[in-house]
Amino acid sequence: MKLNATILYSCVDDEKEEASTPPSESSPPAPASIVVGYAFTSKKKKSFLKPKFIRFARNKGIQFVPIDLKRALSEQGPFNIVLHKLEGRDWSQVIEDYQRLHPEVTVVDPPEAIQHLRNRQSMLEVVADLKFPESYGKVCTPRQLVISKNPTSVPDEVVKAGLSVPLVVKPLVVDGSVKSHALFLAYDHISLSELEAPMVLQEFINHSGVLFKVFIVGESIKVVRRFSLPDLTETDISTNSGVFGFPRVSGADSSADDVDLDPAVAELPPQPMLEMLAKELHHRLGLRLFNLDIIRQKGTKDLYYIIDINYFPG
Ligand SMILES: Nc1ncnc2c1ncn2[C@@H]1O[C@H](COP(=O)(O)OP(=O)(O)OP(=O)(O)O)[C@@H](O)[C@H]1O
Ligand SMILES: O=P(O)(O)O[C@H]1[C@H](OP(=O)(O)O)[C@@H](OP(=O)(O)O)[C@@H](O)[C@@H](O)[C@@H]1OP(=O)(O)O
Ligand SMILES: [Mg+2]
Ligand SMILES: [Mg+2]
Repeated sequence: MKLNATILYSCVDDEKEEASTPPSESSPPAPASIVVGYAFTSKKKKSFLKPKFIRFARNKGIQFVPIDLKRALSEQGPFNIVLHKLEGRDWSQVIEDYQRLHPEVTVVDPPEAIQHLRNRQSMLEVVADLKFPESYGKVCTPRQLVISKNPTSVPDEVVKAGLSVPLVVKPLVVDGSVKSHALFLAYDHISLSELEAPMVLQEFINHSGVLFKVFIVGESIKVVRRFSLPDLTETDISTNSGVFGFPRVSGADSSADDVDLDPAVAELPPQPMLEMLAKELHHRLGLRLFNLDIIRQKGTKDLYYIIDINYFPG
């Protein structure tokens, strides 16, 4: 089954509505031509299955049915599509067994492919291998070093890897937990020993404080602007020391789409480049629902970095 741009739907006004609308799963079932069984964390259920979206889908003949995790999946349904965002090996096994038994059901997406994005090293490796014409703009990933064990030797490893501060420090594993989104900025090598491995140390790229979120559904694309970390000046770098945790930035509440920005900063990455990225990564990752976080290096017109890839984002 082909996923298309119909799903690239906006729920901008849902917060208000959510408070006054009863959960739609308790509404009487409507005749549906497509039944989507879903298994989400409670966080995902809240952010994705908003009443307005459920109504929108129902009007298109699409019904969302919760999967009961306590019962065998094969005894539930029948489903046309299974949509899932849950952690753990047991769940992956359930999905793989189900797909084997029910090849007629579209499972979005295969656990093995999702696993690729649960590690900040493997998620960017696939980008590093991409080759396409530079006329589209140059796309790279920031240089980064993986620290897998506890890190007394980090300062040496950083020097050996040719990395220099400031560095963005990110937990290696991305498992949906708050901890996996706890990021730090490190202004000196020595303080890096205080942080908890496994982690990646990534070069900081000045990008004028704006990030492009490229949402990919199959081969459809939607790109939005979000505020991001501000540029670091030479003075910041020479006067600061230590490591600083920074709060979640570039979330859904940080839209920079309707803001008066310098046009050179606001300009979206070229559409042919995004189309090529979406197509290539969709195939290489074997995933249909993901997003790329892309920044453009400050002062350049076409030097882009992919800094993060998220499975089944908001
Ligand atoms: N290499 C970098 N250079 C400059 N800024 C960066 C870099 N990496 C991350 N950032 C900033 O930190 C923010 C969070 O980084 P990242 O997207 O990797 O974290 P995350 O926890 O995976 O976030 P998400 O909520 O998108 O999953 C980015 O939105 C950007 O503002
Ligand atoms: O909850 P939101 O709608 O903010 O979605 C966020 C999503 O959380 P959810 O999948 O649990 O909902 C996050 O997933 P985990 O890494 O934590 O698994 C990650 O993909 C963020 O980039 C998404 O934020 P976005 O930047 O796309 O808005
Ligand atoms: Mg991100
Ligand atoms: Mg992420």
